[in-house]
Amino acid sequence: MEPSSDSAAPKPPTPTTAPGADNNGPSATSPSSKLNGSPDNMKRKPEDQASAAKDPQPPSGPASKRKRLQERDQARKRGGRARQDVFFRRDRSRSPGNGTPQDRRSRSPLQPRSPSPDAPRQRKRPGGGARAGILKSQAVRQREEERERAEEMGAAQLSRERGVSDYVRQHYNAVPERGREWRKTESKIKGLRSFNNWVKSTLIQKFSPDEEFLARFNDTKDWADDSVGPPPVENKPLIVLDLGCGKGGDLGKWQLAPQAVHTYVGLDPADISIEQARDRYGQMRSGRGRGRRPPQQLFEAFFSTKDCFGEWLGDLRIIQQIGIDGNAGPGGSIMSSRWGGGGFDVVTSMFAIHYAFETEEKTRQMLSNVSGCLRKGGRFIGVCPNSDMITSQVSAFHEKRKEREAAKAANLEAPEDGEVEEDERAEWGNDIYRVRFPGATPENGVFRPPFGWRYTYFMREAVEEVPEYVVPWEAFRALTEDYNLELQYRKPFLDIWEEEKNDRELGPLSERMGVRDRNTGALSMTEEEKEAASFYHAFCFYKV
Ligand SMILES: C[S@@+](CC[C@H](N)C(=O)[O-])C[C@H]1O[C@@H](n2cnc3c(N)ncnc32)[C@H](O)[C@@H]1O
Repeated sequence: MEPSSDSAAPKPPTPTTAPGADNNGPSATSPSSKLNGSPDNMKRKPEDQASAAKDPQPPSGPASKRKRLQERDQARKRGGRARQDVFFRRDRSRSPGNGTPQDRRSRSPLQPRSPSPDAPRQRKRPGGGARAGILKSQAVRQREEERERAEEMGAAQLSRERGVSDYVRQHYNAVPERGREWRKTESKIKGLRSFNNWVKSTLIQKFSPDEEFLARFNDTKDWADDSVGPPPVENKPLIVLDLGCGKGGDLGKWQLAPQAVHTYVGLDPADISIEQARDRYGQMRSGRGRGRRPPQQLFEAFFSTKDCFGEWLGDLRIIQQIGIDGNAGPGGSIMSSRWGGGGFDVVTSMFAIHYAFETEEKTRQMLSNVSGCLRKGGRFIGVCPNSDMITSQVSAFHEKRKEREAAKAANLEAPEDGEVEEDERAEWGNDIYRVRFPGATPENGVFRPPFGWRYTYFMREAVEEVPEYVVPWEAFRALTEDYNLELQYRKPFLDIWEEEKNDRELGPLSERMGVRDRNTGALSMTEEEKEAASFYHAFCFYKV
């Protein structure tokens, strides 16, 4: 987890419009009217939620080249069938969490064993046939009992999983929103908060722009100059999906993205956090937030309560409208991998994907959601605990444990009366953060199979012993290949600092965000905060 705060405030915008956010998105005027470029140049245009609720049709805006080609191809194949078919086809899912309520309904209870009084009397037939019948019915009963036992065990597992998810949701709902001023001045971990935010901004700055934008601006970096405003290429703004958006702490960072954002969709299972994210967006909209672009250029935002790792996202209207490919993942169709499926340019998940690693099913569901939502060439960016760090801590713990045991054995020390041998568990940390494994851990620190390795995480002021799961990096990377996601970048937090601190834009940004001491140029973090920061790494995958 991560303690969050706002990013730097380059220029407060002038309030010119004041539409608030409604339940599922802004009640503002048409999204396209807020853009720099002509609305006709828009690649995709999600409908506004209210009208979408009335009208189940696919988005009516101009389709992307990819989508147009896909539709043309479909139309050719079917002799010009309606476009709606294409839309619904794309929305189909093979995902494990996509069962309809009917699919998930438990099977009907067993038939009563004794026949009803109305049933015709069965003839008694002693001998082979009857015995075979009895044996058969015993076998059937046994199979049914086995099935019932399996169902019960499945239900118990489900309830354990639900227990953890509910706990996590309640925890994040209960974290107070203390305001920017407090986070910047009073917080005991303000250095770490600012640093984490700078890393997230760095990822957004480096990897959110698309190839075309980078090709045009890579050499000049004109876009980074606050005074000149957004460049003309913004007639192709980004569509962004944030999985585990929390209280909307990254909205300001997205407003500062080099390539403007057109639509931001924030999802999180914590309903109170989602309310707070909506409020935050409402403040930005009314001009009380901060950002390089004035509020009339603020992106459209939609927020929804959603478990993004346990459930398929294709049942959310806004996701359907922007585009999700139900065929992404292992065995997906050639068409799907060719045209890339989804409608989002960027999927981001900051400090959240470790919750998916509870089970393989959830991890795969998360990856189907990510890959299904991304267009070809889209980016999946995020930060999470670094399993290399966990591996080295766990193996160091076992080394020390073995040394102690060897010393004990050498001294032939028998436990004294009343002395209890402690069941040792791996744990480490300092005053501001702590990781504790409640169960046994692998001696070499290599987590196999890669799912379900639970630990609890404590972070001062932010997280109270919340259950999280190890994300064994190599296993994760191997799995992403099944979903057409190709690793482009992976770096531990402190290495990102070393690499980017003198960058023309990211260096000064770190000063504005209070990450670097303006006089000495050193990181404004205590040693303990640095240690806590080193628990994380950042990544970027491309959808290929
Ligand atoms: C440490 S917070 C990070 C919030 C935000 N991304 C940020 O960086 O400030 C972790 C977030 O993950 C969310 N989360 C936990 N389980 C999730 C799930 N199954 N799907 C989506 N988000 C989840 C939590 O509710 C919480 O908001």
